[in-house]
Amino acid sequence: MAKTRVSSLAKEFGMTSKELIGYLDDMKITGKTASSSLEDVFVQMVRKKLAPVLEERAAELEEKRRAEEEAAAAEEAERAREEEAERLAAEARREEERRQAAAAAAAEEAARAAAAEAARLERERKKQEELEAKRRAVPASDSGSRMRSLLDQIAEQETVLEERKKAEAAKQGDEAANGRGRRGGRQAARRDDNRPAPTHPRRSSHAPSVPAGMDVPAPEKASKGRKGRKGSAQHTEEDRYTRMAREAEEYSREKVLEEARAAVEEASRESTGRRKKRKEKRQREAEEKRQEQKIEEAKAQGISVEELDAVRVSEGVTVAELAEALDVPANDIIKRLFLLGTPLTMTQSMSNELVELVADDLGRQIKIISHEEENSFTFYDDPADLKPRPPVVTVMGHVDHGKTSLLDAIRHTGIAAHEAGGITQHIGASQVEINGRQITFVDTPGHEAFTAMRARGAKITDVVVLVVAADDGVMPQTIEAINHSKAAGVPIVVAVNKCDKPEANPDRVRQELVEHGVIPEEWGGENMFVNVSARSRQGIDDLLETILLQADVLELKANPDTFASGYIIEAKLDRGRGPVATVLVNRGTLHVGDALVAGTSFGRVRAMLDQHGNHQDAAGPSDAVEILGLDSVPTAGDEFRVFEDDRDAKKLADERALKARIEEQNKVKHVTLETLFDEMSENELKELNLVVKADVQGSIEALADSLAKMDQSEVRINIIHSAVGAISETDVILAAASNAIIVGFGVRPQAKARDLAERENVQIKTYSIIYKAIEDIDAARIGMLKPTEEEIQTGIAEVRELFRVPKVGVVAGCMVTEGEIERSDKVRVVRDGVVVFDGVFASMRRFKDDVKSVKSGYECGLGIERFQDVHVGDQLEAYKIVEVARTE
Ligand SMILES: Nc1nc2c(ncn2[C@@H]2O[C@H](COP(=O)(O)OP(=O)(O)OP(=O)(O)O)[C@@H](O)[C@H]2O)c(=O)[nH]1
Repeated sequence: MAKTRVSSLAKEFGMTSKELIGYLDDMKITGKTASSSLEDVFVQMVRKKLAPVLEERAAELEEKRRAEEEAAAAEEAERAREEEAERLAAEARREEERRQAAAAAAAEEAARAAAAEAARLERERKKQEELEAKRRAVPASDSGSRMRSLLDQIAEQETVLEERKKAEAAKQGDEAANGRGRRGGRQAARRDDNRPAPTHPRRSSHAPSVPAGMDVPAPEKASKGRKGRKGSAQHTEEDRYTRMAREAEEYSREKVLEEARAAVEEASRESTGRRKKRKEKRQREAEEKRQEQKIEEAKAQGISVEELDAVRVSEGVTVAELAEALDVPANDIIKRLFLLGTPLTMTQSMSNELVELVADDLGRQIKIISHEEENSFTFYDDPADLKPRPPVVTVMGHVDHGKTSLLDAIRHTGIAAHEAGGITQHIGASQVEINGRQITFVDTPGHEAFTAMRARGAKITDVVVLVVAADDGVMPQTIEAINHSKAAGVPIVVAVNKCDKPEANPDRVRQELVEHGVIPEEWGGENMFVNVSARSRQGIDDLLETILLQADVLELKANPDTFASGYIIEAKLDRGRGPVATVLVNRGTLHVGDALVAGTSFGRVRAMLDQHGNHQDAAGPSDAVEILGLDSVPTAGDEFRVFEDDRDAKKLADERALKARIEEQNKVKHVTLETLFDEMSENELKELNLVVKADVQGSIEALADSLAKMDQSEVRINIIHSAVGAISETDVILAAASNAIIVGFGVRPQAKARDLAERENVQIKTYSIIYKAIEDIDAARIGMLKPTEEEIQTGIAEVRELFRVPKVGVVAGCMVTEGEIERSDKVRVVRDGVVVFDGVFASMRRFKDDVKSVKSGYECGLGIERFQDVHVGDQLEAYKIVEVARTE
């Protein structure tokens, strides 16, 4: 019986021996190992028993094998795919390389063409430029023409390109006609159409040469479809050259355009740059000119440029005004004032010192303009209009060295020829003639007047004659005079006086003066010296000639053919003539009838007189004349100016008067605030404020002196304002504002002022003698004012005509303008605000009948006792004296 080994059977079943032994164990065939043999019966039994297991196992195995096969197949497929992809990629790479090489070649060719084109253009441009340069004579027009030429170039290039384009289009057209297909032709045409929109050559080269099978662009697809491979390749080649040509053209066109644009830009930048530079230059020059003008201006004003730049404020500026001028908050200034120990409110005015301190504190330059400076004018004359003018001379020197005597001697010499015996009036200046030339002397009787005028900014003196007595030598006032002259920049001519005296030592005077910087010409200095004697009139002519010599050096000039301007040398209120002023003309010509303004005074020149009292019609540069016709008395040193239109003159005078009034009021406020403090601390101290107006300055001084001597322990007496002139509205406003009484000496209130005083309840007390005023004030002060006499005005008559009645004298034909005048009334003759006469009526008539009274609106004839000098225009004020009881 045949036997089969376990291991062989296991192998047959596709299982391990151990596995089979397990199955054998299950079939109770035990004791078997892998090398044991099995009888056939057992083998068959096993075969039978294990058949399902073996079948299952076989299926599994089959499945596995199939899966493995499939995996292998898939793997193989994948590998094949990869290989294919790799192949394709390599192919694509190769194609890309080919494409890039072609593009590079195209670009290279385009660049070469562009460079050639650019070179040609450059040559042309240079040629053009040369031509242009030749054409241009003036380089200033350069930028414009260069731009034009560049634009011309562009236009020319455009034409060239256009022509080429046309040629290419024609070529394309031919190609189309040669059977290349309408579509290609259309495309070429379309490309032509699109040409103006520039395309960068590199960007445009990517499409056409991609091989078949790839993402092929339309044109090639189309051609490929029609012509086959060979045709297609040929077409691609042709396309490439066309494209290259087009690209080159576009490139060069782009480049030309770019270059042209850049050139245009450059040109315009250049021209803008030039323009900018020119503008800068102009600005620089203008600035330099401004600076020069400033320096000139500063020189003319005798100040530094910094001062000229400084913020300008008026004297007596208020805190608020200063804040505004400096453009800082007012609180800032108040704070600083507080720190300075002088607290002030917004509306209070500040002293010059405080203004300077505050400005300095704020790090600001400030210039305080004095009232006089504010009232000055500036003029400009064309040098062509200037004509020589006589010199204006001021005589200065120590007291008693002979100034007055010298001026007298000079006047005598100067007028001797044609004015012998003429009465010389004192008008503050005198003109003399020597060798047919004029010299004007300003009779300032001391340094004060000279310096006061200078302080006002009045530049009136061309030459100073320094009088030094040969027997006395240099004295303190001599040195003062030297300093003043030097400060004013006025040359000094030295008159060594009293040379007639035996003890005279002119050389010693020279030596002494050298020590003070006044060096004789003969010693190498700049000052001319003349030995004179005012007493013996020796050397006077020599002195005058020397003055003229000095004047020649100065080359004094002025424009005589314009409206006059100059300075007030002296002014007074003249009984009978009203305000009288001596003016020194320094520019233009003054005529009778001219409307002028001096300070706050305004008027038309009614009459013009020279120093001999002769009427003049005109006064030119360096002439000094007395003028009548002003409405008030100006101040010596005031600048005057003639206006073409008297309305302008009036307006300016009014503005100034208003400003002065406001300043005066501000001052009063200031004072009042201070006194308020005093009153509080000094136990109700009472004040008496006075506004004093007088016909002469002397009266004001006399009153002030007398008041100062008064016991003021109970009532403090303040003269808050004093001036020469009639009582004006301004005075009343001032008095009302400061609760003051107006005291007038020899002056009367103007009609408007009287009305205003009545409305404002301001008392106006007028006196003709000072002691009466003192008496009244003194009595009021100690409360001893007795029932007093008071004046009541009854009426006013205006003189219209004058009649000379034999034996009776002058009778004034009048019109009563106010109230009712009685024959028994007292009468005051008032001329230009000044009381000319005070007395009683001698007669009162209406149409030959004597009458007792005349009412307002009626004419009458009035005679005044012991007064014949009535003028047409005078006012006759009628009044009564009544006794009035004191009310307190
Ligand atoms: N011997 C002599 N005496 C003279 C001469 N000039 C002036 N005097 C006298 O000197 C004195 C003063 O002369 P003034 O002309 O008044 O001198 P002043 O400088 O004007 O004097 P003040 O106005 O006071 O400053 C007078 O007594 C003159 O007579 C002169 O040339 N010779």
